[in-house]
Amino acid sequence: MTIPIKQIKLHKLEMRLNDPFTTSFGTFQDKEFFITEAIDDDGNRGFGESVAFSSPWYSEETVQTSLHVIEDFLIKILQENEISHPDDVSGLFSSIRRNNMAKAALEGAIWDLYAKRKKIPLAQALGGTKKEIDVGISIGIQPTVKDLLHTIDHYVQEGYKRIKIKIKPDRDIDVLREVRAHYPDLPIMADANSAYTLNDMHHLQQLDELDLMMIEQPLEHDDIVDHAKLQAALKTPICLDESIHSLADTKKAIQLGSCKIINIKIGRVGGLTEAKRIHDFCKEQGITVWCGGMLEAGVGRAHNIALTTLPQFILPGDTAGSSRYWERDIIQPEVIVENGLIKVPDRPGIGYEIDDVALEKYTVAVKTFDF
Ligand SMILES: O=C(O)CCC(=O)c1ccccc1C(=O)O
Ligand SMILES: [Mg+2]
Repeated sequence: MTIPIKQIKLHKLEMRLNDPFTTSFGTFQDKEFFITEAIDDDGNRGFGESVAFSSPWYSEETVQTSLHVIEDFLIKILQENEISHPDDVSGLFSSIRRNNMAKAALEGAIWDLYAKRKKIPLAQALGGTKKEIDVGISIGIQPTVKDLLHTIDHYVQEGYKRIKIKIKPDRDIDVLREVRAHYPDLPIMADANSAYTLNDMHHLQQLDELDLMMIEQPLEHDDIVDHAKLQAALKTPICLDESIHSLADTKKAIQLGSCKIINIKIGRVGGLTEAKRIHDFCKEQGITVWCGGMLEAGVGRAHNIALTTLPQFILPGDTAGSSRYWERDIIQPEVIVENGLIKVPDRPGIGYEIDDVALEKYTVAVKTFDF
């Protein structure tokens, strides 16, 4: 049976994070992005979220490029083809190179619509079984170590059981040493967002004394060769984020020994179907995965929760609660973390209602495409 899409809407939103978020490449607080909405003949509404940022610091995609690709290419493909299952979408989109975040934003709305039409939770539609998921929190680079310890303390009090700390050259080993001294047993990991090169190998080997769960994306955003050399010289597992855009990349990285862990982000890999394929392959190979984050609003967060119910998502993800990011999220209820756990919603689709008043409040433009 085909999914009778009647209309697609692109809602452009502007939201402000409660606190600025600093990575090795800069500070960020204002977020512009799209919520995608796919509406069927019966009036069911499926929602997706575009995770591209305003500028191309994390990957080459931006809000503007994803809008261009969605409007001028991807929607046409959906208008011209029948879709009987959301897994069809990535195949149809394969004639367009990369632009994975644009693809994922549309595919996500179709996955939600599909699950709502079937009256099953998105998690179940994906094959997930967990009723609750473990989550951690990603903490940006803080002005001082004192601020960092204070921030960690706050989130440990809130129940988060795994802490990710952003690092960059000159704000790395010493900082992590102090954190480790204060929290001898806390599961801690570090994310460098590509701030190092292989010339830093000896420096990075000092990580091994800190008992970290992993070091995420230490080297270039597009590298898997140098990462293999670094991994051979490190006891600390390397986790790849920026370098992995597909199942094909995953296979190559694992074959080369570039990493021991993969951070799966739905947007970075072009959608839930590809994310699921990467998950399935890693499960076969015994490679641990976890679900990364892109400072999403509620819709993207709900998609991450659904994906994380798959069994190989062994380690806690970066999907923190709504209140960590937003004064008011765009879903009801908001995502709540208790004791480091999120209860997976059991209602159809993403399992959270869109808070239309909040959506309206943050919306700066809407574009509509009829089918
Ligand atoms: O809390 C989140 O959503 C994840 C935060 C995070 O680490 C991150 C946020 C924006 C872009 C890249 C990254 C990353 O994982 O590298
Ligand atoms: Mg990362």
